[in-house]
Amino acid sequence: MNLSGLEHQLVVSCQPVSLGPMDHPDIVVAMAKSAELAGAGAVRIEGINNIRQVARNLHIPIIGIVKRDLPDSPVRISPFLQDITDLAAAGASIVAFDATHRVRPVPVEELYRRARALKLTIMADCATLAEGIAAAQLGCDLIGTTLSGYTEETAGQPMHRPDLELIAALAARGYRVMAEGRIREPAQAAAALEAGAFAVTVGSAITRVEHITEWYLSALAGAEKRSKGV
Ligand SMILES: CC(=O)N[C@H](C=O)[C@@H](O)[C@H](O)[C@H](O)COP(=O)(O)O
Repeated sequence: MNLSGLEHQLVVSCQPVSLGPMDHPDIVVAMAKSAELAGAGAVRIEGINNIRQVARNLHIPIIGIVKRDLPDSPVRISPFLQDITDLAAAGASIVAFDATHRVRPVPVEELYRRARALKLTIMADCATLAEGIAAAQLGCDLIGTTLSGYTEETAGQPMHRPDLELIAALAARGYRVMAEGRIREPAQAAAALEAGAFAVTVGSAITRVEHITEWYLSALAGAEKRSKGV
């Protein structure tokens, strides 16, 4: 896939809260279609059936992932070779997989080879600079900051703003960086581009009603506490 069309674009991740009231393919398609009509350059979709339905209804590229909860590894995003094959068959032109240096069922190199064999564009979901460098050296097309803040090594960071330092450090090496994760406001998406990101992915702040509602509730609770002087 020619990635030039994705440069400086907004990617909307349409992943409802798992098992929540919006976790239904029709709703994922509606969210994705709305994002497309509003000007998104691509969508990020989880789950084979969701991807199949979205591919039937949209014209923009799909970044496909499968999420799994494994008993013996913290890796969740597209951990198996079969996931890569299934994502391609379902209609994803870009596949993303966890490229962190954690215990995993299948080495990153093997996932990469499978995706290459299937002529997919490859996005590596990383948490650190070292992981991003390794993924870029392997040949991954897009280096995502997706997992910064979500691994043991990167835990404890503020979760309401993106890891601009990581974005800038990866971009400075000349990689195509997908700024993803913890972007809560339009100004933060703009700051990610200014830090050198190739494109920006936003999920929760656009498509997870539960999370957005919680953010507002906690802001209101904070205001109430302050007004009572506690
Ligand atoms: C850590 C992890 O599993 N991230 C997932 C990856 O697909 C999604 O749950 C996120 O919503 C996505 O990365 C977008 O990030 P944010 O929702 O912060 O805009």
